[in-house]
Amino acid sequence: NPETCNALISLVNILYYRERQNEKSYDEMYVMSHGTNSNKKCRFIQDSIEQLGFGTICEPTLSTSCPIHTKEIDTNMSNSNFQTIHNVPVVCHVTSRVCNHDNKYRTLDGSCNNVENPTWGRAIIAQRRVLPNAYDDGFGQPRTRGCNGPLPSARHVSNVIHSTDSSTFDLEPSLSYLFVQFGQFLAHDFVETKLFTGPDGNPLMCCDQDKDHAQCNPITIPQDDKNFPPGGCLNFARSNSLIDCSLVRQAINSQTSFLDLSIVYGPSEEESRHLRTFYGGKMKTVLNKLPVDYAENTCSLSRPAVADKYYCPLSGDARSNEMPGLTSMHTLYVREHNRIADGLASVNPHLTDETLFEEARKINIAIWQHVVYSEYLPLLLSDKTLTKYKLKVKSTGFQDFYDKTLDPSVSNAFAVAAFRYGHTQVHKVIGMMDNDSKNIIEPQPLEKHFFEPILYHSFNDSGMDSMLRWSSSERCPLTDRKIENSIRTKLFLDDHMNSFDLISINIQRGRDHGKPGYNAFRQWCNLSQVQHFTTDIGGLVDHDKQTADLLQQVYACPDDIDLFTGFISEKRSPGSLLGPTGQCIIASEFQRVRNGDRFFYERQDSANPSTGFTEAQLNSIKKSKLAALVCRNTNTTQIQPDVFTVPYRFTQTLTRNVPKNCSSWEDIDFKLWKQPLENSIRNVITQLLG
Ligand code: HEM
Ligand SMILES: [Ca+2]
Repeated sequence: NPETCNALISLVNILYYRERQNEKSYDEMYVMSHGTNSNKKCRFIQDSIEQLGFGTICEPTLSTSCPIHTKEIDTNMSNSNFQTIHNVPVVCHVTSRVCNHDNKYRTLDGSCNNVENPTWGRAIIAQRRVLPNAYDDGFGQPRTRGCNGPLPSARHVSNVIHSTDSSTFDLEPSLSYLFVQFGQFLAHDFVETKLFTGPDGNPLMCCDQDKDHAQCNPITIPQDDKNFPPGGCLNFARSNSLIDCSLVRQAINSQTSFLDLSIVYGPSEEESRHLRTFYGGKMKTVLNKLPVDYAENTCSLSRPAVADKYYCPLSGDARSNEMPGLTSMHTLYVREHNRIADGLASVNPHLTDETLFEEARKINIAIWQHVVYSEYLPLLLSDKTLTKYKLKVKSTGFQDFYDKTLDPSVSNAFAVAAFRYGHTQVHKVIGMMDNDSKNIIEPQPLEKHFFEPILYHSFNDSGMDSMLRWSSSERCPLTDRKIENSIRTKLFLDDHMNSFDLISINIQRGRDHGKPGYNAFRQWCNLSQVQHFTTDIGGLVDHDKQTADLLQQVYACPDDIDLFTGFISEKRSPGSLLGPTGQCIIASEFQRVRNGDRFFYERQDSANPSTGFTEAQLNSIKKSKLAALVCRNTNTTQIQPDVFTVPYRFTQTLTRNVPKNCSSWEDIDFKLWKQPLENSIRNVITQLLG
């Protein structure tokens, strides 16, 4: 009876609403003193801070009963609600919402994934350290000291080790540019480190009016620089951070560490609300593209004619307009979500918006995780590494590595260095291709398209389809120490010809986070220590002679080598794009984010089976490839099965990876998700009675 059915649906909605209201009141993080020992702790903190010359943190009247501050942390964390040291909030202990562990679905902010440690992996917590910090003062001052005086300027390192002559720029033999675009999107799902801003929320101008700001750490331009004013200064604001119970500064991750498409759905209830239609479980779109960002100007649309016609697209991540290829990746996953929601609704017309949304989200995340582990990782890491870290996906059936003692929160070393490896694969151009493999436009310089969604909006709103096709058929730059000028000298080039160098930012960011150098991480990876700059035993055994000489030219001793520079300049290990240090940090992070994820798609959780899939559903999900996603969500008619390698015409092996007609891909079998109507009604009644 449709009337009864509708009445029940309304009641369920009310229940959901109540549940969410309850949760929300707990969804706060608190600055707290520590348990029974709070007095001692408080005195310790106060004394240490006074010794550091920062003034008093515990108010004198409260020093006998340490103050418990219960102010909510806002996403910028730069407000004045906290006890702060130079604007950095002191966050001793983070509490989470009260978790409902029977919940079938992940929370949006990632909390409650781990039953005993609900904050692990969630958004807005500190990035994890695998090694003690290497701050100059042991607490928070950037690493600037080397073994024999100051470390070299990050820009100097970038110039000597990472510059390239564009005319001889090498390409990967078969890796496609979609691998790079996907890699950036994947990186963002792990981590977002926001920067300190001025009181008005504007970026700090560390080479101008804000040069004395405590959160500035500008980069010195060497005297022989060919691109930036010699002896000048490159802007660099320190990362949004907190100060933990041991008084150590820790960078904050504003996304969830889980591979949960938090960049698509938004890393909080609040952000996700702006992205949903609340109808049919669907996400908002405009002409099948991302919806309009009314709130802030997250893109530039600098050309007046363009500004009238187009808009800045909105996603679950503030960085999605950084380049149109990235915006396209976001759109691909929003389209896939809506397609799944429609597919589910077609077999379950009685389901509410909320259930359709969560079920579609769950399937979308599962497909995403499957593509990451079955298509992306095997091209990045060698077979030996995949086996050592047990990272291989089974082609069918369950696999369970869950370990509740593992904290899946992203590590500093991965975020600030290792997974920035993708910067070496960034191209100097971006192009568009039609269905007959012909370029629609001449490939354009990348620097003209930072924060400009013109290509995305162009060609009758099919710009993204053409960009994805171009990316999957174009080879990407070689994974090595040399970086294209589009990001090494022309990053975010503006009309006044101001720009940045992403590589010196990477190096400076590592120092800003007090991350130890390359040698310390070699030790962590059980690799030999580098004691001299030759490539002989006891030296730079994983580098070639030319690179070792350049490293010696820049650094006073091997311990000074920055992690990014050290690992990206290693020789590749057989079967991998990276050398041993990069592989070690990246493999252990992918292992951790899988083994520490209670909702990982391959799992069968006997304690709570509804968090996973039935075997038939899982096998249907495992048939998905990224090629199929491109096919079913764009106007593409044919594409090669492995979209991360270019089609045969480049590799010249005519039998491999030949483009296939899009109709040959099997879709998810939605019938496997059909819920008997009686069951749904029984559930509602049980809930009402319960
Ligand atoms: C057009 C291409 C790309 C551009 C313009 C770009 C630009 C940037 C910028 C400006 C940052 C922030 C730097 C800072 O202030 O510390 C960043 C961070 C990062 N990038 Fe890229 N990137 C690109 C591609 C990639 C790729 C392909 C990967 C990996 C495969 C990657 C991985 C990362 C990671 C892990 C971070 C740290 C994120 C965070 O903690 O916020 N990027 N990138
Ligand atoms: Ca995430």
